[in-house]
Order: sequence, then structure tokens, then C-alpha cells
Amino acid sequence: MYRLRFTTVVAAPLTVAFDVARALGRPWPFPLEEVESVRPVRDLYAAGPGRGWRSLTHERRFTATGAGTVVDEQVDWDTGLPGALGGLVDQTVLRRRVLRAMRRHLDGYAAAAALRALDVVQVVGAAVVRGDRVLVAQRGSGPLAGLWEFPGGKVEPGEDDVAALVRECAEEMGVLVAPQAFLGEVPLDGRVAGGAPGASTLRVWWARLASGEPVAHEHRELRWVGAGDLDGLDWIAADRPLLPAVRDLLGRL
Ligand SMILES: Nc1nc2c([nH]c(=O)n2[C@H]2C[C@H](O)[C@@H](COP(=O)(O)OP(=O)(O)OP(=O)(O)O)O2)c(=O)[nH]1
Repeated sequence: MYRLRFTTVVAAPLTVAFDVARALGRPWPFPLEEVESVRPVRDLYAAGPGRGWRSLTHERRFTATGAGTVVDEQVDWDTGLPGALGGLVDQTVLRRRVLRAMRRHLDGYAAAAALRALDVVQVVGAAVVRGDRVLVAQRGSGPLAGLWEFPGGKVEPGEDDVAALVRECAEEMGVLVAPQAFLGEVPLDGRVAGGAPGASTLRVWWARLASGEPVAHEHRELRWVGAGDLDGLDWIAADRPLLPAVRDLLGRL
């Protein structure tokens, strides 16, 4: 089996990086069959025997980072040609062909995903930490009223996550926050700002309080909670997968 690995950083949220990758397909001269697909974190495709290759598999993993989505791809192939000549074909001719096809494919893919991301409204949340507690907020109105969330909101056109975080915390709570590090990203099931269902994600950042005392200008209630009390709150369902990262953070500080 011969293998090549590729890593691309895409300026797009997880959902967009995944959906655009699937829409573009793969750069092989014959179709592969889906073996596994777990939106928006992983997919695996494979070609069976025939067409001159004994096997070809193409796996992609999508990881959220502060800089965008990191896409790790692994291509494994084996022509099954016997002897030294077969090895030479796999190692040189096909290796070169795979490299060339993937390079061309990945350039186009990164550009297409970044372009598509411009049409998707993102949501950012702040896990504002003071001492061993994190600030959580209870929504006051709308369909999610009464549920707990991280203060934050929609990123405006031309804004980046961090600027949106600072603006939203000032508007919602009258405080200045200093974003520290990216904590995680989760897909949002519903429509955000009239976009396609399931396209947007919530990206949560750890932040410190730089100045001011939080006041609930838009929420029903704000509360400082310790790691042990996080799970017991009635969270917006989408936020729950982020709680372990917040708990870990509180444990480390
Ligand atoms: N702020 C925030 N929004 C969340 C979280 N989890 C979650 O599903 N959401 C959803 C709820 C909303 O559909 C969307 C955020 O919209 P928002 O209404 O708070 O945004 P905004 O402050 O920009 O509001 P607006 O100006 O449009 O009124 O994301 C979370 O932890 N924090």
C-alpha cells in the first residue's frame, strides 16, 4: 500500500468546508464509493478492484481551529502490479499522478470553500472566565427563550470572529472582553439569518474580562458558574458538545 497525506487550511466553518468538499467530489478518473460519512468531521471513499488499481481509498478529516477548518486527507493506493516493476509504477508514476491531481483539486477547493463561506452567517460565543467560573447567559426572548448559551451573536459581513466577540459582549453586557483562544465549533441545525438549514456553526472562544462588570442588557439572566454546575443548566442543545472544552479550561486555569 502506498500513501500520501495532504493538509489544507480552509477559511470556512466546518459545515461549509465539509459540504463544499463533497460537492466538488474527488479528483480521480473514476468514481469512488462512499464507505463512511460523518458530517462535518470525516468521510471515507474507496474504489474496488479494476481500472488498473487494486485499491484506492481517500479519507478526509475536518478539524475546527481558530484559523479556519483544517482538512487532513489521506490517499492510499496499490495497483497490485507484481514485483519490482509494480513497485516502481506505484512509487513513481502513480505517486506523481496522485500528487498532481490533489494539488490542483485542493487549490480549487480552498478557494471555492472560502467563497461559499462569505454567504453563510456565522455565530460566535464567548466563554468569559474569571477565576474558576465562566459567565453563562439565559436567552430572554425568541424560540430559545429560557435556554442557556454563551454570550455572543452573529458575525457581521467583513468582521472576524474576535471582533464580533468583542462587539457582541459590549452590546449585550456592557463589558470589554479580551479573547484568548479558540475552544471549539459546533454545527447549528436550524436556519441562521435566513440561510440554509444546518449551514451555520457556533464558534466559541475563551475570553477574559478586560474591563467592566457584566449587566444583562439583552438576556434574562447572567450567571457565573463553576465547572461542576455547567451540565445542570438547560442549554441550547447545540452548545452541549462544547461543555467538555469549557470544563477542561476551568480546570487548567
Ligand atoms: N449567542 C449565541 N447564540 C447561539 C448559541 N447557541 C446557539 O445555537 N445560538 C444560536 C441562537 C441564534 O439563532 C444564533 C445567534 O443569534 P443572536 O440572535 O444571538 O445574534 P445577534 O446577537 O447578532 O442578534 P440580532 O442582532 O440578529 O438580534 O445562534 C450560543 O451559545 N450563543
